[in-house]
Amino acid sequence: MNTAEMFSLTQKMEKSWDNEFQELVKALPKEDGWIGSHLYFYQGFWCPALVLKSFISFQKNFQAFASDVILATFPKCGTTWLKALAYITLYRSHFARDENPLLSSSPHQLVRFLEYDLYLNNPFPDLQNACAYEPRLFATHVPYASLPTSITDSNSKIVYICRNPLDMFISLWLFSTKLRENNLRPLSPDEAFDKFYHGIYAFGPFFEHVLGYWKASRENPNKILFLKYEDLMEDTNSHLKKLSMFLGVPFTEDEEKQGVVPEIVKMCSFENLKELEVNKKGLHASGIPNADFFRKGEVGDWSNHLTPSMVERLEKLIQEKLNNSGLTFKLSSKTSRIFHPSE
Ligand SMILES: Nc1ncnc2c1ncn2[C@@H]1O[C@H](COP(=O)(O)OS(=O)(=O)O)[C@@H](OP(=O)(O)O)[C@H]1O
Repeated sequence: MNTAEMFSLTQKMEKSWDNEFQELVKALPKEDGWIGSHLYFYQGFWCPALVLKSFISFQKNFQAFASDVILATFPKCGTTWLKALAYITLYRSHFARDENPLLSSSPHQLVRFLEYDLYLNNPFPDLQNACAYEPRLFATHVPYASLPTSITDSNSKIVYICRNPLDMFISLWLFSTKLRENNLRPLSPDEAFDKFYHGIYAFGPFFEHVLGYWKASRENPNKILFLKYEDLMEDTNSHLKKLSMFLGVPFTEDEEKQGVVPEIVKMCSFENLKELEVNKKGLHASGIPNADFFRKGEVGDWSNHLTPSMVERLEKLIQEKLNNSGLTFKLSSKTSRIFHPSE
């Protein structure tokens, strides 16, 4: 086949995929999104219209390498933080300590999202050049059950982070309020709560997402490292060491003596990243200002926003959803209050 024939075949295939996609979208349950465009219910989760097509391309076309590392997260649960920590830890041998890439690039530029970035306008992106070093490191918000089988069936590693749903809800609500399209009336706290309660938000429902990765990590702890924002906040040093071991790049005795661990922790801290020029300006590939990924970075901020009845309803929901799963969440750092579903 010559180049012109190849080009024409590719165009035909793209057109047929476009038509197929339009037919699929027509048949999907649809809800208003929190920021502007719609959410479509597909494969058991609410997928933002912006990334539905790119998610499907990622799911169909991504070929994992056994050495790949995938950072999988629920939105607003610590993605930006995990990207910074994993990137610096995994690749630290490639750059001098005073030439840290976080000084010149946002964590989202360094570790690129598959559905929100690489596959956004391209069903076959150049993945090799998307990562500066080996092994490849990518990020996704896609639920475990919808990951490409080449990820779940290969030896590639997954690091997952989640967060207590009360803080996650507040983070999502304030983030969406900031970015909500000007022509739409603001989403009231009650409306947002109602949508949240019913699992209608990007990649929701939260509990199905979290439990999917939780169960998979318990079945295969060497493949999936399951982290929680609150634990990381409480003791970042020891979790960073755990992460480094999981990634196969443990800190050496020399590195420990030289204070490399607390140095990385400080570099990736909320206070440090938020103040870096690179994170105060510029836009992410999805159009979101880099600065909007940094708000307060605390555990327990929900107590400044939620009414007692909202808290009561969410606590009951957690109890119902996490019952017998073995998964618990800390709701506050001040009182060390831990929510056990059996309480
Ligand atoms: N370095 C660091 N350390 C601790 N916390 C951090 C850090 N960077 C971002 N954040 C806080 O994480 C919340 C954003 O979550 P995500 O990064 O998962 O957002 S996103 O899914 O990528 O949109 C959001 O939480 P809230 O402050 O509660 O809204 C961010 O402020």
